[in-house]
Amino acid sequence: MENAIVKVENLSHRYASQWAVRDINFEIRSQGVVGLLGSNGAGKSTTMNIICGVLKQTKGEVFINGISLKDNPVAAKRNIGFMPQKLPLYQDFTVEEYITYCADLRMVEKTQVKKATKDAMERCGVLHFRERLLRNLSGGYQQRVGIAQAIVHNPRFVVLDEPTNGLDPNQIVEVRNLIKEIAQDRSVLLSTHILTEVQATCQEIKMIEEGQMVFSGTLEMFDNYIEPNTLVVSLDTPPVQDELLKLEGVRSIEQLAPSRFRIGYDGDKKTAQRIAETSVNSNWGLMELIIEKSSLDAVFARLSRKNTK
Ligand SMILES: Nc1ncnc2c1ncn2[C@@H]1O[C@H](COP(=O)(O)OP(=O)(O)OP(=O)(O)O)[C@@H](O)[C@H]1O
Repeated sequence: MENAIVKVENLSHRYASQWAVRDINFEIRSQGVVGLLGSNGAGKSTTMNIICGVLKQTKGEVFINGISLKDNPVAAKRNIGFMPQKLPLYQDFTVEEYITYCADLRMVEKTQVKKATKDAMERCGVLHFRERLLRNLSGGYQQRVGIAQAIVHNPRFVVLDEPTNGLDPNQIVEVRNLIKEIAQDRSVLLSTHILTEVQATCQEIKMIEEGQMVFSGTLEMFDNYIEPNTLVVSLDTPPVQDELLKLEGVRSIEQLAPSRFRIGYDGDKKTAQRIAETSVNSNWGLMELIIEKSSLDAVFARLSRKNTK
């Protein structure tokens, strides 16, 4: 992949007697949001912890911006920002004190700390709360501070672990917009269980099950993972159902309304075309033909089972 900021090669990790991650390979491009999906215990946190340099892998290599995390962890970590699921916020710090402290931890040059802190607070919309104690911020603003600490050293790659957990619907929209905004000039890896979150924010998806990669591709590819095999037609003057069933490739008919039908078919595009053509040629008054897609939940369920079969 051109412009890959993260390269993971043959990554495996074993806790005591159990392998949590087995031979994972992937790359992440240098811009946009990538969703990391998987069931509970699939190996997401293990993978993220290794990529962030918090956990040392049993086997394999991770390169951040071309730098080996194993051989050169300090240099590699300069390119990484991390917001863990449980924010390590010191509740008695003000927002500014906390972000300044994080800038120091991230080895921002002394002369640049003030500017970096202000920029991160501004970007994450917490500058007006700079003097407020963290304990007095709402959940949504605490998440913003969590994102600000992850970008204060201007890393090229940011990992966010379930960033909208516990937020109300308005806060969720705001934090998702912030994530998209910060991903305009860097890459963000987002771990989440919420599929609508993936739909709203991610361009790409990686899915792990039982420690192995079961899907890697665009949101559109994920969406189309299960071939459609039902379509809905509205016919102004429908024929008797047997006529529809006689069409080649048609397997079932379900009447949804007097002139609306769900047709189960063999998944072949030609069958859908044939239904449209026959409807027109036979004067059935075709008003609508929609090929039904599987929901993201159905795709997730199919991929989750893939590894356990
Ligand atoms: N410190 C540990 N010691 C032993 N086993 C562990 C440890 N941490 C995780 N595991 C096991 O490794 C596997 C992968 O766990 P991991 O936490 O990476 O999954 P996950 O996809 O992040 O799950 P969740 O969504 O529930 O956080 C699981 O079987 C888990 O029980």
